[in-house]
Amino acid sequence: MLLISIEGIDGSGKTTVAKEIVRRLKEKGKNATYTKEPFTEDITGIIQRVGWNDPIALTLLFAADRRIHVRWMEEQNVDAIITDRYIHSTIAYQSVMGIDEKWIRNVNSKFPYPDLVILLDLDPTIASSRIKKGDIFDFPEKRKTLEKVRNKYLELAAMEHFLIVNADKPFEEVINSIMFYLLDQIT
Ligand SMILES: Nc1ncnc2c1ncn2[C@@H]1O[C@H](COP(=O)(O)OP(=O)(O)OP(=O)(O)O)[C@@H](O)[C@H]1O
Ligand SMILES: Cc1cn([C@H]2C[C@H](O)[C@@H](COP(=O)(O)O)O2)c(=O)[nH]c1=O
Repeated sequence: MLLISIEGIDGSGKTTVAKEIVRRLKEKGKNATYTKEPFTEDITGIIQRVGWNDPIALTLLFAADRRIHVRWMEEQNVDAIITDRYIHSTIAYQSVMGIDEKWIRNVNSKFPYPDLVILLDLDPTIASSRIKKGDIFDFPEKRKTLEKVRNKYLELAAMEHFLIVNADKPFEEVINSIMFYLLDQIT
């Protein structure tokens, strides 16, 4: 089973892209499933109540949520799991909040590393204009950090060989470039 994570700042198009990848893989006869983080309703509710000012609590809450998510993923009998956010979301967002990257990696060290990370790279001003109204995680203090989060993602992408996709392109172009790469890897 392939574990593919879709990463990027808020509003970069992850959910739309992840769901379309699943649809196109299924069209090609592959058994694929969409999932997302945060995964559990309970921990999502706690994160909402904690807010965006306690990065230690956020790191641990996202990791607890991930443990439950990983157990669920291990039960899936599919060719590919496409997850809308995973470990690199914690590394990017919580390190920018001041948490030591080594500690974040330690806390997440028991979780499987993704086979492929796709980074949807987008300017935060454009991304912010795409964020849906009523997004439960749309904390103003987080919006201010998105430029730094983007740069952290780009740093990780260079170090860990992510597939970087320019998310400013029309959607068809974005998805076609991903599928071109993916189908070559999967078949
Ligand atoms: N390449 C694109 N060009 C223009 N609009 C796009 C593109 N990709 C996605 N969108 C639109 O941008 C909006 C945000 O997309 P989406 O919800 O998939 O982003 P996201 O990264 O999952 O956001 P969040 O992190 O806030 O959950 C949606 O209305 C979607 O249709
Ligand atoms: C998994 C994870 C998420 N976050 C942040 C990133 C986003 O701002 C929200 C999730 O909302 P979305 O609509 O799914 O984009 O939470 C984070 O800071 N750390 C994480 O590990």
